[in-house]
Amino acid sequence: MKTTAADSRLVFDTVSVSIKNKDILHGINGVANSGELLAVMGPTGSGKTTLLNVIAGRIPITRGEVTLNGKPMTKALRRRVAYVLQNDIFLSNLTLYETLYFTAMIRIPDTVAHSEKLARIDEIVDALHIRGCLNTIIGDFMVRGLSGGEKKRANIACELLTDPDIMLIDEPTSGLDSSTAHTLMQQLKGYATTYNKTIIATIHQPSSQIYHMFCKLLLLVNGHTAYFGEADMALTYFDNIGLTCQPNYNPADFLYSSKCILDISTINIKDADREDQRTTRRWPTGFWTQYRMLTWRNYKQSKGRIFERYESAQSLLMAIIGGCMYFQIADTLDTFRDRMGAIFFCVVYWGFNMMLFTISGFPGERVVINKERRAGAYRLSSYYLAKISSELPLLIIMPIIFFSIIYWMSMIGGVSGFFIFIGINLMSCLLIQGLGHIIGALMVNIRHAITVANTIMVGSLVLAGFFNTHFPSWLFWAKYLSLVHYPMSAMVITVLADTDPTPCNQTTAETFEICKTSEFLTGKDILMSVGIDLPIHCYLSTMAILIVLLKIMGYYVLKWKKG
Ligand SMILES: Nc1ncnc2c1ncn2[C@@H]1O[C@H](COP(=O)(O)OP(=O)(O)OP(=O)(O)O)[C@@H](O)[C@H]1O
Repeated sequence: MKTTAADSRLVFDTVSVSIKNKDILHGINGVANSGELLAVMGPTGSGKTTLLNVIAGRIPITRGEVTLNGKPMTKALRRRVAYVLQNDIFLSNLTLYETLYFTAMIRIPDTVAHSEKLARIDEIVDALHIRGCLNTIIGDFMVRGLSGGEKKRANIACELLTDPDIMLIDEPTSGLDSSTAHTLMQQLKGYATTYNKTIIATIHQPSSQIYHMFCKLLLLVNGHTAYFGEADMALTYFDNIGLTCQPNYNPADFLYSSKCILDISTINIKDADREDQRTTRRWPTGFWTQYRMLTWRNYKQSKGRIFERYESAQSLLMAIIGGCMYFQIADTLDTFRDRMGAIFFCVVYWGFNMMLFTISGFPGERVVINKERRAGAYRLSSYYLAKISSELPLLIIMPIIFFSIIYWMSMIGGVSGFFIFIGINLMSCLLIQGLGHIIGALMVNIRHAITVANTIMVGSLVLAGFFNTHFPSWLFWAKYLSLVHYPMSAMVITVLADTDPTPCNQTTAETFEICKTSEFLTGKDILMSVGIDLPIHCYLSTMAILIVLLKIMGYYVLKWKKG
């Protein structure tokens, strides 16, 4: 269950922040003790979120410092801090329960028993009154899911699960009706006092009932401290400087309406009470727990996208159309163009599909991953490995169905060639997926990412050299830059290499150079004529190396582009 936190004292001492030459915070002072609810109030744009970001270590401080029990806030100390952002960031396809389950399993340390983790979910679900929507998906702008208020509580529930000692909450009551807002603040206050936790919440114009729950108040105006101290004493303070709140008037409304001229409070910060004895591990859970839970969640999140009804129907339709177009091709050399056409169709259709699928998965995921990684929830390596492996079975099922339909309808390589055909096509999918991961991770703007991906794909088709009888000799190397060249070459070799030679006078062979000097045309002659001049193992091993290299590069790109 939840632990009672040791006494702590979080101090922000003359904190100033400038971003892009704009001064946002000007020497803010404040203290938040354990067991207290500190409210940060102020008009919009006064710097409330910036202050939370500073405490959470998300933006650098220009001057001043933030300390916990007298020690500067290091990365390790920040692991005791949970930050509930103003925006509710989740993976949309998971239900609320799945989201909480994932968070509990991955962020509550491995030392806590599974049953206790489940009990903690139960307890928080009841405390935040979200049991009724546990099986509702989170949803997004396309698919309706949790309401705004439910999402807000889900967001807080996820952070509460980790049993943090200090909670920073940006606008916990925004979007909630007054009764839900009141209950939520009551629960947060109860959490702080019962478990000796520290809560710092920014809040816009609270009701007077909520206002009286605050232990301390920090009032910001244009990035300056207008008041810091006991919330109950704020009105007395303003009364003393000639700004009097009328009886029965909501103190929060008064504070916003009164001209709280900059008056920087001087706070007497006492020495830190007690040394922090708590050990802070780098990650709450081990690699395998992270890998297992991330694989599970990623599977849940991507399943809907991979087996999307329209896209699956499109793939089946395309496979049948392709199968009809290349139906039962004879195993002779004069059909080589048809067989190359069928192979080309498979490689290109799944090349584009795989690329778009991989890239389009990033925008929704990126913000969630960044949020969780900032909170120190898991290693990048476990996330990346989980992403690759969880998508794998899902990514190959539809392509295998597609390739099987085409193969058996067209019979381009005989019965024995089926598994080789499927294998090479799947390698091609993996190759493109690897590149898609890199582009998706590199480019935040989805339109830019799609443009780059299309350029690479179309460039690969042109450079592959299969549809060009006068390929410039000085550009002979360009085909090796084409992603399409490798799988197509390998497949064309498997379907043509062993075909019986055919007399030159029985085919469209007159177009082949060899027929001017020879009576027979062989599969090898055809391969050479389309630029396939290496043995099959060269193409296959190059693809295998590229797949591994692209996966490794994808990891480093993600690492480099974090945040
Ligand atoms: N990265 C940034 N670059 C430039 N200005 C910024 C940046 N971040 C914040 N600001 C500015 O700093 C000021 C304070 O912003 P902040 O988001 O902290 O205000 P806030 O009090 O939380 O506002 P709200 O109540 O509307 O959420 C605003 O004027 C904002 O435009």
